[in-house]
Amino acid sequence: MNASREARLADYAALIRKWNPAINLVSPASLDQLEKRHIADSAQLARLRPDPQGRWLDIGSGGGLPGLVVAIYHPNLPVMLVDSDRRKVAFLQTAIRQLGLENCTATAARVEQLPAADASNLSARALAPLDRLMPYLERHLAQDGTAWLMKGRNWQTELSAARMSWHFDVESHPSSTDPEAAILQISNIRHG
Ligand SMILES: C[S@@+](CC[C@H](N)C(=O)[O-])C[C@H]1O[C@@H](n2cnc3c(N)ncnc32)[C@H](O)[C@@H]1O
Repeated sequence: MNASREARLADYAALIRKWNPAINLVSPASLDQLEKRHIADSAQLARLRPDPQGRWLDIGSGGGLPGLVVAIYHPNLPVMLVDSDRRKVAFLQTAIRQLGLENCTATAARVEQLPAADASNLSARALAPLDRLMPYLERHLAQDGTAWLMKGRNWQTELSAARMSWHFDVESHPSSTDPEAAILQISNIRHG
């Protein structure tokens, strides 16, 4: 692994551990598995999209998963993190500054109120069921953009529900951190 990437990932993990007792960035029960579960989970996007172009938008970023990890893997890629919780955004802004991630910004906003982002890539993890995410994708993705949605074990049910109202192309990638979870790669979204 690239040395500055490795150092930044270690510094990021240390910052989450420091702030977590105050603002619950990840569930306390999963803090022991921060690297193996949360960070490795997020790093899968760097493998699935090894050479992203344009702007990357991460919605409901929380402690920066997966968006801040994407920004660490791609230090020349513009990455926008958005979360409605101001305390989490204060954490993200501190992490961005301390890790020296000049490519990354964090904004406190509800995604519904964000101006259309024209993003080439959009990610979300543990934010909302797929049918509630679809309007955000429609609004914030560029016409040829791709969404990367990190979904839990219910992903097939969520997919069927979203298909009742939306048309889109989808590819499901099994998650390497949980064989029953999936990363949904979604593009070409049209209202049904
Ligand atoms: C369950 S947490 C997941 C955080 C992170 N993505 C992760 O995987 O650890 C959901 C996050 O979405 C944020 N959120 C919820 N509704 C939102 C909205 N409408 N707009 C922006 N952020 C929202 C919450 O503040 C919270 O930080």
